[in-house]
Amino acid sequence: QSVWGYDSDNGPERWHENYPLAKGDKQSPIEINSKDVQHDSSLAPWHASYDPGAAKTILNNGRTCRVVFDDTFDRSVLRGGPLTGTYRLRQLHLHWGSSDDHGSEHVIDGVKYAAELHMVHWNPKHGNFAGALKQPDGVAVVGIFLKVGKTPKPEMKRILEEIDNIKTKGKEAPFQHFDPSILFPKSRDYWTYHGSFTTPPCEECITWILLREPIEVSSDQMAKLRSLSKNGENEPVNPLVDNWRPPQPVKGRVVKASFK
Ligand SMILES: CCN[C@H]1CN(CCOCC)S(=O)(=O)c2sc(S(N)(=O)=O)cc21
Ligand SMILES: [Zn+2]
Repeated sequence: QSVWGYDSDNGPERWHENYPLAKGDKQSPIEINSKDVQHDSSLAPWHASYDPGAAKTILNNGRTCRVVFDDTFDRSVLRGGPLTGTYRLRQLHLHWGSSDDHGSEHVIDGVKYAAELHMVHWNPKHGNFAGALKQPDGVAVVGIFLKVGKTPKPEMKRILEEIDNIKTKGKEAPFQHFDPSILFPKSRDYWTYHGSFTTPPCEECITWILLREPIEVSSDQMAKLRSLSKNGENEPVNPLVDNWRPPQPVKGRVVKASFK
């Protein structure tokens, strides 16, 4: 049993016992209510320029399915939007539910999506990733909502095809020649606010950029994601589902929108 997780004995309500930052004033995720959002006409568009050759491996770490990228130089970068400078893509991963009616971490006007995909970037002006975690402008995460629908996005197939090779915790497989920007929806509209990792250690170092337009996946694709296991090989099967943290107190923070 790992120190923290999503079960009753090690889940989000108890993370603060080992990770005090979990009770901070700028925690993520949050519930976004359109009536409280402030349109900010000064917000610039964001730009991702990713090198497909930077993709390295896909792994099951018992908590999520993660694709890791080469971030040893400015190879795959995010800039613009609310960001100052260039942020390097380090990894992407997902959070999902045990059924299609929930699973996302951020909740939009009461709507929970089936899953939420996070693309994690860090600011190299802070030397290395560990240094960036300690800075309020150290990390930028682009969040994309996954909605179950009739016209699933074919680009998700590449990730889901690999699931069979990483069924259990600790399994890793090569994952190359992949440009994650194919996952972006058509619209570039986004919300942005300052928050934290949605898992321990819960550092408050993240500029969140949440895309308004969800991408569609099929119910079968969601079932594929839910076929991942938390357990290692030859251990009792423990399905990897409901790896999401519930919304945290907004505590006076203002969510800005790039759109009206
Ligand atoms: C399971 C641990 N998840 C963490 C691990 N990392 C952070 C710190 O690591 C220190 C060794 S991370 O940058 O990979 C990252 S991003 C997110 S999220 N859901 O907020 O996008 C959580 C996490
Ligand atoms: Zn995440």
